Amino acid sequence: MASGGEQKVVLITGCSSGIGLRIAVLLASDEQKRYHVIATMRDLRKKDRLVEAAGDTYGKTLTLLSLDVCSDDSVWQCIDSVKDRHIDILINNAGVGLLGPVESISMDEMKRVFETNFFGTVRMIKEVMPDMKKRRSGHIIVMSSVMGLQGVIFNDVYTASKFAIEGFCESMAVQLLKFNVKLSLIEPGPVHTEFETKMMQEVAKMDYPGADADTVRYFKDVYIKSSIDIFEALGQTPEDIAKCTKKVIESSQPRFRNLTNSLYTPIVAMKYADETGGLSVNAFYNLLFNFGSLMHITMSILKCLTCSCLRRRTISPD
Ligand SMILES: NC(=O)C1=CN([C@@H]2O[C@H](COP(=O)(O)OP(=O)(O)OC[C@H]3O[C@@H](n4cnc5c(N)ncnc54)[C@H](OP(=O)(O)O)[C@@H]3O)[C@@H](O)[C@H]2O)C=CC1
Ligand SMILES: CC1=C(/C=C/C(C)=C/C=C/C(C)=C/C=O)C(C)(C)CCC1
Repeated sequence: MASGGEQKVVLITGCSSGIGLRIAVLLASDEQKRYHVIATMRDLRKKDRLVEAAGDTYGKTLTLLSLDVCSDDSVWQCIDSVKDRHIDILINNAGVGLLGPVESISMDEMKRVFETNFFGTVRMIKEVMPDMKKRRSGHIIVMSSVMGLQGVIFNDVYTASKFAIEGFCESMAVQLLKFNVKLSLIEPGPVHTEFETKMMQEVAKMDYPGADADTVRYFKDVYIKSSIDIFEALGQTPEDIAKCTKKVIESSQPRFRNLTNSLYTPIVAMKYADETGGLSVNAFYNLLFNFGSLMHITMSILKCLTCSCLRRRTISPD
């Protein structure tokens, strides 16, 4: 146990893989043992990877519970099984991606994305926040995305779900400040996790019914190609995002917004520099359709432009 202070109870959603798994392991292995991590996942049969990565911490500073963010019963049962329902830090990480031309995506698939990314997070906050408000303490972390700030072609519905949660949190943060409860958004760019693998597998097996040949070509030959380049050039690791998240938790004055990838500082600046939206839409169009074949070089230039000065505006893992 940490000396001089109580261990903080941290509950994390979506710990079967990727960012959630890494945050759980990083916090549970804190040298000063400042955290008791309740790592949750919707299907406990997927626990092996986490248990292995957790090593000695499993059963000590890390425990495992089942939680599906899309189910009222599951969320209620999980939170109710926590001692005194006391959670100091809630990390809303569970999320799903969705990629492709809107014409070929069913309404049910779109709703599943909102059910998980938006309503799932809202359900968690609704269950945990009242106790935090009563105690006048707590920190809610939400794994948003750069796509919560800027739309990206062919990610229309995923982007919308992250915009929705950004709007929700922007509104909540003001009320929560009155109750001394902190709320922070983490906004990663591309991260190498199963999120990327799952989407690429989907792309390989889909033939996109309902979308015309030109759209499918722009999606597969232009967007997917650029996206692979971007992941290669700028992709962060789940460990990077876990370190950024730990920094936010441990900050005495945590920021509300926390971009983890400096490439997005100019992208976000562009959005606010021109309130008509023309600058962003045209820049994205040109990047993709006019300089797409030069994406490798474009990314190198952007990497260079986003060194040092702009990097200070993001949260770095180191
Ligand atoms: N990877 C990236 O490039 C980026 C990811 N993000 C965000 O980071 C978060 C984590 O994603 P990442 O680690 O990359 O992806 P992964 O696919 O590796 O992890 C997603 C996790 O969410 C879980 N999950 C999905 N649906 C539910 C549900 N209904 N209830 C509980 N858990 C659920 C998955 O569980 P299961 O194994 O059961 O499916 C899995 O554990 C997401 O919110 C994502 O939007 C943000 C920016 C970039
Ligand atoms: C195509 C394209 C882009 C693609 C960005 C990608 C592919 C971002 C992926 C982000 C992820 C996976 C977020 C998850 O939440 C840029 C850089 C905006 C520039 C214009 C062209």
